[in-house]
Amino acid sequence: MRKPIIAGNWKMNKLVAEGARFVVDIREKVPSGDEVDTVVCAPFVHLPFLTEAAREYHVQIGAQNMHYEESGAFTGEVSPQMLEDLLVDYVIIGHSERRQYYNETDETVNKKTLAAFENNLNPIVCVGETLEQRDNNETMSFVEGQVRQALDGLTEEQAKQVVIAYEPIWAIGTGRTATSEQANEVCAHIRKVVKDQFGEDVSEAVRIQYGGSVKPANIEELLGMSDIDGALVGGASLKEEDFLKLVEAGQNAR
Ligand SMILES: O=C(CO)COP(=O)(O)O
Repeated sequence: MRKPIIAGNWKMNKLVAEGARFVVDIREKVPSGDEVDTVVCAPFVHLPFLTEAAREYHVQIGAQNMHYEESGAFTGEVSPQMLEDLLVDYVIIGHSERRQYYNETDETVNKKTLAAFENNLNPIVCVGETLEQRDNNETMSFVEGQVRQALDGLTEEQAKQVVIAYEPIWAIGTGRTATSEQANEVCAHIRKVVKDQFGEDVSEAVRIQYGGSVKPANIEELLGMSDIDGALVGGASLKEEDFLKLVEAGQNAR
């Protein structure tokens, strides 16, 4: 049985004091990590305090991006080693906003995914199609290509541990959620791609999240689907009350 994973992606929101208050307020209310993985992915400047505040609690802390090199002349970048040094648990890789605005490619996504494992970070690898691709019936082939390239070169153990987030771009921040059937159909296809690439053991273990306008009102139905193991949540992860409801839905999902 795959453990549900609920991850908030704050994107470029919250000042440090606001982020700190959020985690301090929720940390005692978050259920045991045996039942559900609860992750807060915050901007870099929050990470030193948040990893400290979350220690001894069941909140895990994630970054939203990183470079794939360990160090060097890359002005403005943050390395996997730096995240590991802060005891960060997760890192989002290849979010569609980074692919769209910051030249993230399937190649850099692959390098970052490999680098995450070299530095004891759990990657959350994002994939998903545009509305145009969906309308042209290219969703399955496009997402398949993204998954294959992202996971290329991983060992079976690493592939089991990776989290894949299926986030259709047209459903992000638009209030327009994919129906649970639409979301599940693509998540099931992703699992099949992973099976072709790594075998059934891996595909049955790998966790696949849905992301795109997830909120307390729709999460239960999404988590009830056969191939959706969690959610990557933007807007609704910014409010403590809503985020805790999402985590509770995760706790009750299996
Ligand atoms: O991009 C997302 C999470 O990474 C989804 O954002 P929203 O939940 O705001 O649609």
